Amino acid sequence: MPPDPPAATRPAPPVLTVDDLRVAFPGAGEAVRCVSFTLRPGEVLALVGESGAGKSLTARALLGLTPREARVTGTIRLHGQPVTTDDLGHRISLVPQDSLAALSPVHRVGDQLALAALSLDPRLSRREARDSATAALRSVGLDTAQAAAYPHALSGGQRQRAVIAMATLGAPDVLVADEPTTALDPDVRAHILGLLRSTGATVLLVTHDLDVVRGHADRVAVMYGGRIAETGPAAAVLQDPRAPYTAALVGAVPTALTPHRSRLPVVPGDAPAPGEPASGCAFAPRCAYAEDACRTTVPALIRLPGDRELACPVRESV
Ligand SMILES: Nc1ncnc2c1ncn2[C@@H]1O[C@H](COP(=O)(O)OP(=O)(O)OP(=O)(O)O)[C@@H](O)[C@H]1O
Repeated sequence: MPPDPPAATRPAPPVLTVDDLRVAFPGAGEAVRCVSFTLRPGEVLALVGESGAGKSLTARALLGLTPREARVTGTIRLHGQPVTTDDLGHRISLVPQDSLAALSPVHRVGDQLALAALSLDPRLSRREARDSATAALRSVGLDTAQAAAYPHALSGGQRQRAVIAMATLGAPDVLVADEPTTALDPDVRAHILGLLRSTGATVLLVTHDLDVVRGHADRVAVMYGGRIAETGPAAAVLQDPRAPYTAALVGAVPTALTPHRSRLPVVPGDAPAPGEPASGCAFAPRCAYAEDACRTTVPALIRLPGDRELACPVRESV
């Protein structure tokens, strides 16, 4: 056994560890299958993949917010300890997608945050709850006039800042942000994502937008058919994708170098439904690299140099 690295070079222990997470629906099979990943202190991990890949269900499982009929199994640990129902919404907090739906239309923004602070810590006095709300709003650049406004009087970007402030109340260990900026204009989007990052929080960021991954994530986990196909540093994975599905995803997005009117590559076939295929790699039916074994054996996620992981034996040694 090689000796342990010196403490200074040893990576910090993960904040969140997800091990063999599965989400199944009666009669439909598993929509999330054997998903394992870690979140390191202060990092933004982007979960990407096409519609139906299982991103939102994975994120919602961390918050105990999967649909009632879903059967969720696996282990979720915070700082090495299994999460309890008390942790959900407190130590793991949601940044919602739709700020208008997340905020009550009949209460002032500052009042809503003060109430949220009180519900997180009922020992707070009203004044302390209000101070905590004001500080959280100020940290995202909202002033007292905006705190005194009703949600409809704020812009979409200001409202999204308010829900980020709300999610950071009580200094949670992990923020789960499920497509937090899809409803916003592109310039506001970049600002809000920068703000999310500037909170210094450890973030699981669900997105289907590779520009968001490129600009705002430290690491990326690519999902396909409910499983993780590939993980690694965001820049390395986008520049040199190893999983055939990641390569298809990256190739399907135009860049500044894509010639005008050129046709982008399209992957033939459809994404699998939950539980499909019954055996083998879910991407095999659409994969140009698929070999016989790919159709019968589910590929394990293997660690590669450069802090990467890959679930594709065919491309492991490329
Ligand atoms: N209540 C449910 N009953 C049955 N199947 C469901 C249910 N909720 C989600 N699913 C299925 O689980 C799969 C994964 O859904 P999920 O919402 O996690 O996908 P996603 O990757 O987040 O996609 P999108 O980007 O479109 O939100 C989908 O095929 C979806 O149809």
